[in-house]
Amino acid sequence: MTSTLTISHLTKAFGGVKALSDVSLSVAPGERVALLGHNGAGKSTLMKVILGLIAADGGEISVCGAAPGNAQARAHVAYLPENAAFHSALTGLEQITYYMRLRNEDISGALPLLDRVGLAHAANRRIGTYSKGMRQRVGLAQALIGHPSLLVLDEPTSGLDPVSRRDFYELLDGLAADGAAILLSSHALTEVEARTDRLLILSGGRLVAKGTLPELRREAALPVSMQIHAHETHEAEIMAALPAAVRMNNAIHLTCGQDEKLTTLAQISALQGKVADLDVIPPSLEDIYSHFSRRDGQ
Ligand SMILES: Nc1ncnc2c1ncn2[C@@H]1O[C@H](COP(=O)(O)OP(=O)(O)OP(=O)(O)O)[C@@H](O)[C@H]1O
Repeated sequence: MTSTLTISHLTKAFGGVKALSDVSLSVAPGERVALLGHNGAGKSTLMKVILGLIAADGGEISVCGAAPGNAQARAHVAYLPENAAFHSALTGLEQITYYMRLRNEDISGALPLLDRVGLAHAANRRIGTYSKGMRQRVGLAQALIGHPSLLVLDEPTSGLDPVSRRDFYELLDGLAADGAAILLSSHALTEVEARTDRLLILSGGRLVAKGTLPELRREAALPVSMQIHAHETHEAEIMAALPAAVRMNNAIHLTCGQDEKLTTLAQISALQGKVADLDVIPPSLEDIYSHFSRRDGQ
């Protein structure tokens, strides 16, 4: 499938600071891709280059088949900044109507658009009275004008409560199902783990990891933790059979490499009857993220 966004060997420096170094990635129609990275990793710079707000120093970039920032690309790309600012004296409906006029869209679509982001009930209230979550929805409604093929969202859920976050991702799921490509930056790892298809990790301007969570998990090859609960009288026997095990918080803990997982499980299975319960705890996205970021010296 032709990608909506294709970036090859992108570089960008500000004076002596290399904000992006040799970054290559693509986002396909219907894909939800999360862009992760520490503060200063280069996420905003990458977004600004995609939007055509700043020019890259080198590399190639295709946005919906066009150069970033040209009329064709702009017609197909939507952007939601982290802190979208609106005129506080306008109502939600007035603000969206105004943006639709600017884009030569039929303004009768303004109310349905606000309805789509769950704001129809507040359409005639001033934005100054909206909560942060409601303002973020106005931002999303603004981004959806003109059925964009690519959505670039800068930390779209920061400051939203858990229910608003869930609603927001449900909306994104619907857009992706309709074929929109979505690139969103976030510091909320658990949330992107559950709600996106692929992860990109930027560190010091370089793309240090890209793939699905299982792919990154395999590549990182981090140790697996196991927690064993012994039947009352058998704890000592289990500890003796598993020399690497330690006792912590009323349970027996064991850590092993990915390649030793099956052997270790076989050892535990051999203790059947003595083991009351077993939990296998894979490395979390936080562990994986730290692994790739640290590997890059961040
Ligand atoms: N206009 C600029 N002039 C000089 N340096 C800049 C400029 N814009 C970004 N930088 C530098 O480029 C690097 C990448 O910054 P960028 O804003 O892209 O990071 P980020 O990943 O978006 O960070 P955050 O999570 O804090 O938003 C940083 O070292 C930053 O200081």
